[in-house]
Amino acid sequence: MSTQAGSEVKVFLRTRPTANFAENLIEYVDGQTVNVHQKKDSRKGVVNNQLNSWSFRLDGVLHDVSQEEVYARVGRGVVLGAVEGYNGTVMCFGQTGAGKTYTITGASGSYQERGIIPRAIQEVFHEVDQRSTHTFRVQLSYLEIYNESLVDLLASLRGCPGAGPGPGGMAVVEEACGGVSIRGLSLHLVHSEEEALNLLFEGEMNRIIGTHALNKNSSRSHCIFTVHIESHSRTLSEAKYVTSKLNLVDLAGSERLGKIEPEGQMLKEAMYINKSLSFLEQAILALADRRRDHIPFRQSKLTHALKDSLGGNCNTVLVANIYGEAAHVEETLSTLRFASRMKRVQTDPIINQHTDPVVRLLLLYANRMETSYETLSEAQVAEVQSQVQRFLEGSLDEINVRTHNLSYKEHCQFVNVLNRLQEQKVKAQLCQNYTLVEKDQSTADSSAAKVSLLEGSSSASDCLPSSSPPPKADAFEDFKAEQGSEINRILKENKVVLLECRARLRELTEGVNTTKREIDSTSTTLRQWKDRQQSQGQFISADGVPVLDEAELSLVLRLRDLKTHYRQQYEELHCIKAEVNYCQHLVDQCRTRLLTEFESWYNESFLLPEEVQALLRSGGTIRPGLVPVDKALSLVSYKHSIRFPPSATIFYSAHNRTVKRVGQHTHICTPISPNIMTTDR
Ligand SMILES: Nc1ncnc2c1ncn2[C@@H]1O[C@H](COP(=O)(O)OP(=O)(O)OP(=O)(O)O)[C@@H](O)[C@H]1O
Repeated sequence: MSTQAGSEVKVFLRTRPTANFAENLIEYVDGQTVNVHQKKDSRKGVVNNQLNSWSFRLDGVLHDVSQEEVYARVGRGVVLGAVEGYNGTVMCFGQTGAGKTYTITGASGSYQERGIIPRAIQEVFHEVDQRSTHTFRVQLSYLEIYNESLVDLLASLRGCPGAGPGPGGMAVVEEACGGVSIRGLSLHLVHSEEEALNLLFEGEMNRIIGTHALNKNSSRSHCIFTVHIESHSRTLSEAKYVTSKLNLVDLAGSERLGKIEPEGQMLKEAMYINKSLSFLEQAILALADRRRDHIPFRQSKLTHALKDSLGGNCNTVLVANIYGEAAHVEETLSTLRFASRMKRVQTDPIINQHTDPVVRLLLLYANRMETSYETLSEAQVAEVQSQVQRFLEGSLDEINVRTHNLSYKEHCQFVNVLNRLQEQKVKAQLCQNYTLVEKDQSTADSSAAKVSLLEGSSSASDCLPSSSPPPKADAFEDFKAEQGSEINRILKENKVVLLECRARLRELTEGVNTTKREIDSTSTTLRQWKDRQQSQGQFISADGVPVLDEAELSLVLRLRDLKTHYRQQYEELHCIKAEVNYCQHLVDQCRTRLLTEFESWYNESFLLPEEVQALLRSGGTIRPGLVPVDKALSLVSYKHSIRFPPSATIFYSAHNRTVKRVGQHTHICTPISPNIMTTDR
């Protein structure tokens, strides 16, 4: 099993550009050292003009650098490692508005300013194309953790309409190998960079953002975009294959409550954010202390979900984002303290290598037949595959591929394979309860990869309540009748208005069609009348002017009225269509809000550890949450002056498709002819 030399988590500092950078307080020494000076607090009775100073040593300082350079220094190594089979994590941490989302995702809609995720996607598919000796399977998932609720940002793309995360809802579950996975989170198989970008933009549209004093598009949640990579050798007899998980994490911004005094929903969100970040700090402190053997991962959804991504078997890189103005020096200090703790965490990545039981079985079978794997006939391969398939489906109790007279060594191998398949069978049965968006089931092993055999043990966590929560369907009915009654009432009202609008749209469409038919028939009659007149000769007045007869005149006037009426009706139709779209949008927003609120309420009422519940109690009763503001509305102004490289077309076409699909009235960007290449690939 290959390993990369164990080392510490890599930590970089990145600054948000500002004209008021506090040069006298923040000092970059040699590209790796940051000195921070802070005035002593006069309220604490200390002389005001004295300074406290701290020095932090990091792996790099990214001040005034392009997105491309950030990716090259922070992301590329981790991404290439993931293609090789090493787990990787890139995580952005810092105060609200410091540039975490800009770093990890980039400025939506701008190719030049795209962040680490789109660049990582591009790199992965570039590598897949280059490595012709292997076949790759790339899957994506996009998880949001909002107020201690797990949200699938790609749920709108689930394969089967109406399929939810299953009766148990979404949960972090521990895997037999020590890793974690998210039960109920949809996994999407992608075959190209563009398909992957489509999913990224789709997820971005669904993120919960709010307006904050320091950031008008502030992420109010933690988001984890994961690229799952599996690679098999094209050599048929090679039973070994590798898998890896690349987590790209945008943490919600830490903030001092006293500074901006949020209230209502904002306060509740801030409390959840700060609490989960403080649990993250506790986990990091424990990880950095080599004498500790218990790491409190299960204290929050965030730490639990990141259990296998914060060091250990993972190449981990942290970007500490700061907003280097004097007013934020305290936040800068606390970000740097977090960063230097994180830097002490050990990593010990290994290539995640597995053995494909089907190939193993085929090798054994070939041995028994005294032939080689490569010379097995199609019928022989099909026989083994069919047995495995039926065994996994449960219609065959035993696998028997001519395994009589096995040597002791072969017998051990056979038992191993059977155990592995039995494990898969159990997992596959569990999987049936959950949605797994799998279009391609060609690799039997990966079909069941997301559900832990230790599922039972996760509920035995010492932090989780012991009594089992009520079924979600029942709880949802209760919620709609009580805490969620107001938003449910609004949803119902909006639905009624939507239905009325749709009825008016139908009526008007019929009216427009009737008028159009009348126009056509009147035009025909008028044309026929004119033809007849022409054949009979036109009647001319005494002054020599052609005279219309009364019937013809009435037809002309009728046609004019009909056309005026048609125009009016058409305009009205246009308005009512916009109205229907708007109402539909509101209904969708209400529905999302009802569900988000329900998830928060359900978690708070039944799933949260008692200590967290106690903390939230002071935050007051449940209030309707923020309607997810569509990030498309905040899409940046596009830089039409820039000319793009060909790869930008993929980026823009994925972006535009998502925006159009969601039906936003937003500025859609169009790539300009790719004449001049930038330095980006
Ligand atoms: N390096 C940078 N270059 C240009 N603009 C930046 C940079 N960093 C941040 N910004 C801008 O600053 C604003 C805030 O950045 P961003 O939304 O990424 O912050 P954040 O840390 O994710 O905040 P929050 O925690 O509130 O979500 C955005 O308008 C972003 O475009």
